Amino acid sequence: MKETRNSLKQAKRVVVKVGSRVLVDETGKPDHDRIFSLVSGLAAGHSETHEMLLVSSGAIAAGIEALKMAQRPTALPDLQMAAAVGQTRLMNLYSHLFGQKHIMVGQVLLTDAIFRVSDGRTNAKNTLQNLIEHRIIPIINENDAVSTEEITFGDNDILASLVATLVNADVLILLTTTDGLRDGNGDRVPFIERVSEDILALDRGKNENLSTGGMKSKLMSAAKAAEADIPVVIADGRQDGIIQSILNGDDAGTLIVSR
Ligand SMILES: Nc1ncnc2c1ncn2[C@@H]1O[C@H](COP(=O)(O)OP(=O)(O)O)[C@@H](O)[C@H]1O
Ligand SMILES: N[C@@H](CCC(=O)OP(=O)(O)O)C(=O)O
Repeated sequence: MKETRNSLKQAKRVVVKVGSRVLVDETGKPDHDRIFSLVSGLAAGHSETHEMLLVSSGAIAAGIEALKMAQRPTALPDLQMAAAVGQTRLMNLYSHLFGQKHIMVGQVLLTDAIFRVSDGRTNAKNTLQNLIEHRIIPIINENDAVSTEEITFGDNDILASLVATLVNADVLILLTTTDGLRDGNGDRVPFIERVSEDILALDRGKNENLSTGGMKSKLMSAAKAAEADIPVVIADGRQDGIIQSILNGDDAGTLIVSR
């Protein structure tokens, strides 16, 4: 494990995915301090000549708050309305915070359909590559306002592994609300060599309604990335300095590799 942790220091291209609950506080309001802390981590990586890409959830959560909805709606048109409103708000915030650090960002909204056709994949890859070459940080989300797959079936964890594979990332970091996968005793699992059935069975589901997928979708995402030889770290997005800690090779979160 130590060897792979150390190899993360050399990672050039880094995809960071941030879950909804990392981005909002307990009342569902976008947590500006935490988002600032994440932006600082990404900006630091960027200035250390890593190529940083961000897959950010949180559009629906931000829209729910902006529209003063009492809870997450269940009807698809309402989820799409929340996503349309929330995505704009999130991007305004990101653009402002990265702008303070003199970094430009570019929004890339993807759908499952894009990944299913080779032209779609090529177009998305070229756009991401061009943004990276111009030192613009891509901020990626599913295009929830027009896509039904994620809201009803899928998840941004899977989108993150598709993006990581598309751009040949050197590492995928999944930032969530726990410091990695926990075993049956509640202890952190520091290292996984294969996402086996026994590992998947550790998933206890999700306990609230802002997020989708829970730990299982992160493990599935990691298994997908592992097929492309991309190591994955599941870690606590609420911990200041977590991105640097992972890129320093520290023993943080759960590291998943393929063998
Ligand atoms: N074995 C496990 N170890 C850690 N977390 C788990 C486990 N099983 C289920 N979970 C739940 O998964 C949640 C993370 O998934 P989710 O809420 O979908 O995150 P995100 O919004 O970051 O995508 C944790 O907060 C935890 O409640
Ligand atoms: N595209 C959705 C993300 C939904 C989702 O996968 O959320 P999460 O499980 O918190 O990563 C949004 O921006 O609200």
